[in-house]
Amino acid sequence: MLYGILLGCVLLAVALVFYVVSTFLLLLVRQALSPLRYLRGPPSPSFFMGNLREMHDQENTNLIARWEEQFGSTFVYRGFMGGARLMTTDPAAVAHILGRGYDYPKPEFVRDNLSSMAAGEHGLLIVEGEDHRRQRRILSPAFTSAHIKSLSPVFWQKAMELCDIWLDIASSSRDLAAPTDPFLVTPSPQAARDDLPARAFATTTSILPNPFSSFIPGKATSRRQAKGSSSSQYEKTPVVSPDSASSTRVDVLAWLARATLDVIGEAGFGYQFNSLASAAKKGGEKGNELARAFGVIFSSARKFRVITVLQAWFPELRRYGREGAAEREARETMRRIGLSLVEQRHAEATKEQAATLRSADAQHKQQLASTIEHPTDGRDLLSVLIRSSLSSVPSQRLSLEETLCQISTFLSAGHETSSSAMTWTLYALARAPDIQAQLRRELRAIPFPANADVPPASTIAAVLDHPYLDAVVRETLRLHAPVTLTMRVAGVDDVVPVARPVIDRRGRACSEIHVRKGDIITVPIQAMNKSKEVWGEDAEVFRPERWLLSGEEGESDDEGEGSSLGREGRPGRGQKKAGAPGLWGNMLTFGNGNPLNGNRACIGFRFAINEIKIFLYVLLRDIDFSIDPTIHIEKKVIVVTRPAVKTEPHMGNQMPLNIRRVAP
Ligand code: HEM
Repeated sequence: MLYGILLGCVLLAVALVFYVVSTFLLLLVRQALSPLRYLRGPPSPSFFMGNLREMHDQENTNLIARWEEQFGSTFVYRGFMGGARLMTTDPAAVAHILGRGYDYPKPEFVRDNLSSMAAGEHGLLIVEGEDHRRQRRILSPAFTSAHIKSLSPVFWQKAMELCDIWLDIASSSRDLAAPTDPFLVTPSPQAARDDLPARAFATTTSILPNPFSSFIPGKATSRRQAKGSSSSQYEKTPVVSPDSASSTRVDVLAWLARATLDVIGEAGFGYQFNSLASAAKKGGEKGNELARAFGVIFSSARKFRVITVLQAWFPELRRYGREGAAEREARETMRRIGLSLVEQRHAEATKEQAATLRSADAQHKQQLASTIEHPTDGRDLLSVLIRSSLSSVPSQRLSLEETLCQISTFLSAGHETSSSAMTWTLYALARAPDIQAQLRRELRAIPFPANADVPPASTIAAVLDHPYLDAVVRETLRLHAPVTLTMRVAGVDDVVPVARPVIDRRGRACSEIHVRKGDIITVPIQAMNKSKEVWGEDAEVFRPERWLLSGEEGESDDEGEGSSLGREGRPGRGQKKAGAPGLWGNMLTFGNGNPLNGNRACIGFRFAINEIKIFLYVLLRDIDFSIDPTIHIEKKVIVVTRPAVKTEPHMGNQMPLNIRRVAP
């Protein structure tokens, strides 16, 4: 009997060792046979982590540009356990890869991490192939230009709320310069310091983002000008605001994270997080149940675990749970609230559909609309996509699981990207007071509505179409792309065209590169946005005027669903030379795609742009932003690029700016 058990254990151990060794060997063999082996690239400083630690700091060290200088536009770097990854900034190669989204899906380990981070495995961000095509078609009506414009009142009201809070802080120096954590899952300042090595390590993985990390406290103290270190390297000449002595320091990242959470909750699925309001109350509140649940999931996804690295190589390990009781409870909460939101919206949509079938009478429809009780009156993204799904043929509709996953998808894809974008915009303006003053002058020329709660359509139109505001937003999103890079895996053996010849290890110049099914590819969005070949010698300089050029150089580019593809070779506004294949403004900030073969470009780009513009209009009218020139802001890349103060790593992500009320 004992002998039998022992023999069983031994056999099991042997089988396990055999599985691990053979999987690993197969992967090594696959890699050794991949055509990528002919490409040049940087040496790998670590077998386990490859070049990933350097990648984490890429924005502070100009890493990709330095690699490009050494190895050209297309080269190979190393991921976990020496895995070769293709990196290319070649415009033809990038257009080819992103334009064939279904032949080049997201790698499984990326999808797995995004999905464990609360995006949900059946959401638009994660699904591939026909499921993706079907979901994208159903979700599209929620993201049209007209529909997103109809959500402007939500952006407006949240911008006004934040503006009032900041003005209050500026005038009274209330102890709210950085809000406390609404999720109750974050460490105390001391714990944050103790946890430093683990957190620093976690951030090196580049696949474990925590979109809620900007809520990490330890910065919840009101601070007058604190002295930091040397100037940031993004703009070479630091600028002192003449009145900075009379201003109050706030962590704009933490506040904007709350504002964008409130926005996506309300505009995305008619849910009120009220996270701005709860933070503005002195002493704060416990925070909202759903926000806390998301906080738990994001925090746990962000923790570094050896198993996460192993899962990249051994997919079978992904089956094994890594959830504790807190995570399980959080998922149950998310599901319970999500189900109730979906059921409510579904019931409203069904009622509406039945009534429309009974009578096309406009008055009747109007009566119905007035019975809808949630804040966006049925205009939130979830309501629209449920209606769109119901009007599709049954086989094409979204399942309940798919619908539920869109809620967490909106949260994970649309919350921190927007707050990061707005944070970097305020940072860029704080460092360029002349540009900030000009923008304020121009925005103040747009009449401010007497009833500030309800913006008239004319004000919204004037803000959204304002040329200088548009130029500032484009220029910030070019220089500070919230998503630094994206990854794909070759789903087929393929030949990728390149615009710039690649010199391989054998010294041969190649006009195309071969990839083998399974090869991992990285597209460095931010590096392409700053390419000197495309944007000229001043590519690194914040110069909104480049978007206002007239004549051929300033030819306008029209953006829209997949319209970007095929625009290669055509100069867009602000672009010196052709070559950056992107959805918006010929830059890659919102990715790129092709409706025919996989449009994985950002479906929420209009949402984000309108939100940013309306917030800037409201905030800049009354508030001046400046930054202590001795503070050195660094960029930390974990999918979304977040700011941190170099001398205050224990404080996590933050963006300390000085705010001051400007005279009317
Ligand atoms: C400044 C803000 C934003 C930036 C920079 C941004 C950037 C991106 C990028 C680069 C992608 C493509 C990722 C890839 O190809 O791997 C993407 C996809 C996506 N984004 Fe955004 N995004 C922003 C805001 C939003 C918002 C507000 C929403 C929703 C309300 C949203 C929803 C999505 C979704 C659902 C996808 C997946 C699309 C698909 O695969 O078909 N994003 N975003």
